[in-house]
Amino acid sequence: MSEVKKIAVLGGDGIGPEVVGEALKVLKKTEELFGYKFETEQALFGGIAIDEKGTPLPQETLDLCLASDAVLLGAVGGPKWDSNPAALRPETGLLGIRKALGLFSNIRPATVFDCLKDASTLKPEVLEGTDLIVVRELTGGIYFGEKSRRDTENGQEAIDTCVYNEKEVERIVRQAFDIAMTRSKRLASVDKANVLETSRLWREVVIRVAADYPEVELEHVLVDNCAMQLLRRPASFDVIVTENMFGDILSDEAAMLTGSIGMLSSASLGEGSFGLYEPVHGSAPDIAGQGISNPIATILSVALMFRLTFGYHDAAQAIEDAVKEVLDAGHRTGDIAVDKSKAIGTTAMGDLIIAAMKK
Ligand SMILES: NC(=O)c1ccc[n+]([C@@H]2O[C@H](COP(=O)([O-])OP(=O)(O)OC[C@H]3O[C@@H](n4cnc5c(N)ncnc54)[C@H](O)[C@@H]3O)[C@@H](O)[C@H]2O)c1
Ligand SMILES: CC(C)[C@H](C(=O)O)[C@@H](O)C(=O)O
Ligand SMILES: [Mg+2]
Repeated sequence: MSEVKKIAVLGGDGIGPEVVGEALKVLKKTEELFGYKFETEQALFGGIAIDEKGTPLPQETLDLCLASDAVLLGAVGGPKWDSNPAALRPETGLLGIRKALGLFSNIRPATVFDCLKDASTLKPEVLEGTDLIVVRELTGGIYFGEKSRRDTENGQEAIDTCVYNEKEVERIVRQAFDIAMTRSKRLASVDKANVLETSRLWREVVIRVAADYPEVELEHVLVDNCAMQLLRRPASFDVIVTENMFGDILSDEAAMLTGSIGMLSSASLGEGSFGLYEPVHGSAPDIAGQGISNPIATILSVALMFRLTFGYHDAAQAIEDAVKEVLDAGHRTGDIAVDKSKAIGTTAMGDLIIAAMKK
């Protein structure tokens, strides 16, 4: 009998609960096929928690996460709450949960499925062989620096501060080098060292840490150039490590190499095996409630949870193979369908994937 793994489930807002619902079916199917045991418990987070508890991250939600082995998150936010500054302040909401759980490392793989090349705006020959991971620093930088407003003769002035210390840079950079060692030993460190002091420090730390990884081929890429090179030579990247805001932007760009933001999974990790797993996309208010969202990003996030937190590589492989099988068979949600008239819905895609899962 395998030990029971406790998973905190935070559906959140918009399409969050829909895509998480499909991921829960995958957990159940994994129990049936592999005998692993999961205890899931749902809690309020995001806009729905503001509505019901007056805060996006109620203490009981945080306590549940802290008492769990992993967290499965859908997405949060939407027009109803985006005007409420408490929703996205570092000390609350999404940034608050990342900080409170010490999740400084955000791993966002962008794997191009061969059969989805037609869904990408890039030419198939440019995409050939693209399989990269963005390693994004998640609890520092401009997201968490001091913010303020003041009155000036030119009206209100707003200030965001970008701060990084060597420890914060070194721990994420080491993780990225470690990941590069398990893959093709190529690392691109992305910064804006021609302008930003935080980026100059970042680059110094990367160069220092690189001495411990002589086998890794390292390139430093300025973020604006990286945004362009991702479209010009995506296959030349393997692991990309970068600071919080650059990682946010570059990972959404990388999503389009795969065909859709609905394909991109993510793991947020700290020092131990505990992790929070969520799709890279948001709550997609424009399609919420229609049953047409793509659940694959969330389902692949469960596979990441199995690999990185539980070490259930067999079950992770079963999920990844099932997703590939279903896509190879031509099934598509609207975001990845070339012929939109043949698109299937969220539940149908989830059902096909669990039906394709095998031991
Ligand atoms: N981790 C998170 O919870 C998270 C991440 C990003 C944005 N957000 C929040 O989500 C809200 C909406 O943000 P946005 O519109 O900028 O980004 P978004 O990712 O929610 O949506 C961007 C576009 O991608 C589409 N899309 C996203 N996920 C999809 C899926 N699974 N299947 C099919 N199409 C999908 C949407 O329909 C939309 O057209 C905002 O409140 C934002 O702050 C939350
Ligand atoms: C919603 C927002 C705060 C969040 C971020 O910028 O980290 C999102 O875009 C993400 O990528 O998870
Ligand atoms: Mg983002």
